[in-house]
Amino acid sequence: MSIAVAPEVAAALARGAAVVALESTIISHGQLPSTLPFAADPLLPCTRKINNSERNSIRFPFTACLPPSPGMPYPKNLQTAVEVEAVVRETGAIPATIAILDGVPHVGLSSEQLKRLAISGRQFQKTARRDIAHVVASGGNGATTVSATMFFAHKVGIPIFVTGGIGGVHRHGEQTMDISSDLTELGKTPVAVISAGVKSILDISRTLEYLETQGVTVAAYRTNEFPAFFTETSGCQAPCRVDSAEECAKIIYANRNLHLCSGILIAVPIPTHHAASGNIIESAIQKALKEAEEKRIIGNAITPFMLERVKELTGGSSLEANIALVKNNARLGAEVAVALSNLQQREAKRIGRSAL
Ligand SMILES: O=c1[nH]cc([C@@H]2O[C@H](COP(=O)(O)O)[C@@H](O)[C@H]2O)c(=O)[nH]1
Repeated sequence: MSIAVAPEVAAALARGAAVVALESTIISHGQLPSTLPFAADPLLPCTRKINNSERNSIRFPFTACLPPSPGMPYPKNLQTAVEVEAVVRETGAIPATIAILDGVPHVGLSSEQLKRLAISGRQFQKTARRDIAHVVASGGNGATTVSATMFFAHKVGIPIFVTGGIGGVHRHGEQTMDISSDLTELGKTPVAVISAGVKSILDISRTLEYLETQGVTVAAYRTNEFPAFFTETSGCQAPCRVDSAEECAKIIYANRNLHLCSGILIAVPIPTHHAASGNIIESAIQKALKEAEEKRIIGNAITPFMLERVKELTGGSSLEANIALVKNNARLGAEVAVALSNLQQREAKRIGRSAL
């Protein structure tokens, strides 16, 4: 498969410099999980009717239908993407946003390409690993999720990838089998993903169990608890803790040296000064969950209900907290990439010396 790697990214990789991969789904599809099997299948319980334009946009399989959440609107999404790339650069690494353009996977986008992605929004197909072959074969445009971004990052040799939140095991996932392919990708692709954890709209403890089954190293940054995206706490202990970028780099280095071939998840709590608004959003999530329970909304109907209700309850105030935590992750991701590049160079020198 041919992958277009931006010259700046290719040059950095060739000299062993720090590079950070970034996903495109958060630019074009917003930040809320969008696996919404509602209404496309008349047998599924549904909380609202869909209109014709949504119906036309539904492609096989039904989980690819458009979610009702507004996502990050243009031009805010472009501004955020540009600012996140700038944070990576300021910290000493090269950003490589990944997307599929006209059937060609791109690693590192020009400013025109980034703008096209941001303006097109949901016209770019949300592309997880399972969608890659189809999007490429049909010459389509794809916004890559965590699983697809990890796949391409690894293909070109980028070991670190920054995002906001990853997908996980959905509530009632034990019945619906609705488990994000991000988790299986983490099990088989040696890329370190820096994220703010998993939203409490998902089943966090089962997500951690699933990651354990997949053999994924999960570390929380400067905390013992696994963060829940909008809040620093989730009630779940993290399997291990890291306190510096250098420590993260050592784990990535060990993972690679031992050929473990599995991924690493580094979970970073939302910055403290944004935790207050995060708490408001979290309360809305908890309220909506309680309402869902009272109304006996279960299974596949729960996610669309939650998205609608949280949006109503918070008036869309999640956006700023969201942007802040992605930038915070980008800073740490770039620090880790720089630390890893330094560590590799030191080790290469040491091995070279001892071979003399
Ligand atoms: O808190 C979030 N979780 C997940 C996503 C996006 O959704 C994808 C997971 O989707 P699914 O649950 O359909 O696997 C992730 O890889 C990411 O691109 C996101 O933007 N924000």
